[in-house]
Amino acid sequence: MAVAAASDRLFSTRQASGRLLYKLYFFIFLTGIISLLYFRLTHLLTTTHSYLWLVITLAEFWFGASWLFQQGFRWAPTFHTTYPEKLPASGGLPPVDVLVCTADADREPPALVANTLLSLMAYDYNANKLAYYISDDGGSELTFHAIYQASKFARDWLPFCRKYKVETPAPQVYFSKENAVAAGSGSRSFKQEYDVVKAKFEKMQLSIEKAGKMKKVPEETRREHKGFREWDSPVNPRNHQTILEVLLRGNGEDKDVEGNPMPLLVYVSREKRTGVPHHYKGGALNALNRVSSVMSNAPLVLNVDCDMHSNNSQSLLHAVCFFLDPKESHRIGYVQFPQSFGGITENDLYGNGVKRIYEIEFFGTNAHNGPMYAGTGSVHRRESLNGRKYDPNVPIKLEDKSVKGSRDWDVLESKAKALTGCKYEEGKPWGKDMGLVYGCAVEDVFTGLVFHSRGWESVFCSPERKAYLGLAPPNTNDTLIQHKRWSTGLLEVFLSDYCPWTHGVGRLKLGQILCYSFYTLWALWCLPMSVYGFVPALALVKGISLFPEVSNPWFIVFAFLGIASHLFSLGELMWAKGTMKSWWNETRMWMMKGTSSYIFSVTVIILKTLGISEPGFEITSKVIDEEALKRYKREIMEFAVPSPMFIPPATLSLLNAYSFLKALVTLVKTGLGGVDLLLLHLVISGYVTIISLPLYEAMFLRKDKGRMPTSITVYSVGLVLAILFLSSFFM
Ligand SMILES: O=c1ccn([C@@H]2O[C@H](COP(=O)(O)OP(=O)(O)O[C@H]3O[C@H](CO)[C@@H](O)[C@H](O)[C@H]3O)[C@@H](O)[C@H]2O)c(=O)[nH]1
Ligand SMILES: [Mn+2]
Repeated sequence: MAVAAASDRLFSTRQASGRLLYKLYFFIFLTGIISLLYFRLTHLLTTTHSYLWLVITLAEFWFGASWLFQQGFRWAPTFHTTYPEKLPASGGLPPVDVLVCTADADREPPALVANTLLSLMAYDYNANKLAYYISDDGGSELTFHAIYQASKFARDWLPFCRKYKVETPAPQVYFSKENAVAAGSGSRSFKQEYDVVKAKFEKMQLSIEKAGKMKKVPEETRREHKGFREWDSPVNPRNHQTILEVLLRGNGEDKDVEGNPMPLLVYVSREKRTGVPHHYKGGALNALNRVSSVMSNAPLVLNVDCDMHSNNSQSLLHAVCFFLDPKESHRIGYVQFPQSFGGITENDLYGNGVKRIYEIEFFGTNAHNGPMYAGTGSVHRRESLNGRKYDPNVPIKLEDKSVKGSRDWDVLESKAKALTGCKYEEGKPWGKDMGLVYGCAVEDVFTGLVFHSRGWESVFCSPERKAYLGLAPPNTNDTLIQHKRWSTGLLEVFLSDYCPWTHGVGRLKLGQILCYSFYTLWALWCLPMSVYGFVPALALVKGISLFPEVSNPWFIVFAFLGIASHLFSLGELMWAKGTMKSWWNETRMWMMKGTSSYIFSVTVIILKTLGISEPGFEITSKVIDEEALKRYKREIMEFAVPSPMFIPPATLSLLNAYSFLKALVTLVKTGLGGVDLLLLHLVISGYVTIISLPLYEAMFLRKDKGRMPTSITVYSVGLVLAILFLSSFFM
């Protein structure tokens, strides 16, 4: 093989500077952890409360282990830069099939789906090389209607975007009140066109909104497209025939208002039958994969969730740089863009901006075979998606085997329909050796791990202008439920045949194993977090010390680890342009997830192992009422629903407040002598108490609808009393 000249390269790679300093910090911190465990173990038998001591030691051991896993992200942050200007002209670019998923017209408003679709259709790319497939697991006429309306509006929207290089290419954002810049500037002809396109957009929005309110599509619209006839009799989302409609014919057959070709657009709602497993999103994507293989069969496949619109019309070009690179492209299975979110408040109340993952950690994965597959904003090579293993001896090029020539769309529709039957996959390798892998609530990370185990590399591509902006859960309950799904799914990955500790050895790099260990064992945080939340507080109530006194030299080790880890995580988030308060909020949510989502997910996994129940996919709601939105914008935590997820964190916060205040009162009465013995207990309980202030407010002070439901407060107070009572038997 000829060696590629540096000037031909389409991307370059560099590592972060200052790594020597980081390594120094690493060794000091590691020494700290080892010393702490040494202290714990050597004092285990001499302390009066050995079993409490042991429990705390195990918790600290797991904190230490998690820190070690995190080194996979921290050791060598690695950045890629792409050179799209060096790409061949648009005729030479590879075709791309874009797969979009939606599942529930109530939780995922049709207008949102239309907006996402339009933003993706506006890519700066040769329209003849693009094909769009949307999977609707809700089988909803309202969603179909919205997509139909979008296909009509696209005839104006796409040429407008192309002509004026529109960014953000999502019409809902571009025409929003907040985006006054767009309307205010530009030539007269621009303003004229802007007004025309905006009016058409508003008309489309109105028709989608109206249909949504009436729960019905007007008859005159229904007559415009044969697809609506599928809903002549009601469609049950869990039991229906395949619905598959070509809305825009590609291949230059449908044209926009300026006479340019439009990309192909196909609506698919795969067949569902009661009792036949459909494998949620993984099943939906595999069905789209097959449909696309007969209709366009592009060598690259981008998949995006319906709640994540494109924010950068250039992102496909960035992704293609990796697949066309003359030197390293043959190893790359997929390109992952970060998940970024719109509408996150300044201090990211629920930590859902996930900056730490996508602005810090994922760069670290670039050093060892690349990031996990995050389920949205990822461009896959069709071949790796379809199960091909990477073979270093057969470097493959991106081959264009796409469908060419004129097409009979009716024939293609029926051909594709045959591939979406609910029993089609029976006895076939789909879900195991082909496509997205089934059997786990995070089909994305699982599938990525399987690809990595097959030898493929991935790359994390993070252009300056964010590639996608999504919707994050805007309340406590949805956040905790989402994290329950994630941590459950991740633990399923760890317990699967692809466990990074067994199957991964020899197939994955060490750093990669560390990264996968950190994520897949996320749920186990619940153990050390609950121990640290409950044990020191209970011990404090009894005046039992489980930490070295201040006058003991070992105290320094604890103080150092506690302070350094907090300062480090704060510094990191500030580096990612977070605020001090966002760090504080993130820490609070971390504690709440640790004692809620993760406990629930461990329980779910135990139930699954015992064969009692199977975890599903709880879709996060993408709608918010006006009152709640106001509170969200003011960064007031939303509880509102009597969710069992709130009980453990509420209990924990109350217990710590009680023990902290009780200890303070005792200290005042008996003098400060006790501080020497109990300082670390006071610090821990005080810390939990202060970080829980919004919870106390929600339980006892607030009157609004978002407050903590009284039933949860009552349960939690009851639990605190019970725990205090029970603890007196073993402390
Ligand atoms: O039966 C289903 C369930 C969900 N979805 C779609 O899956 C996507 C993700 O669902 P969402 O409720 O938005 O979950 P999130 O927690 O926001 O999703 C994150 O976590 C998922 C794994 O749990 C990944 O698949 C996603 O890409 C990732 O963004 C949405 O487009 C849904 O329409 C389906 O198509 N079919
Ligand atoms: Mn989502």
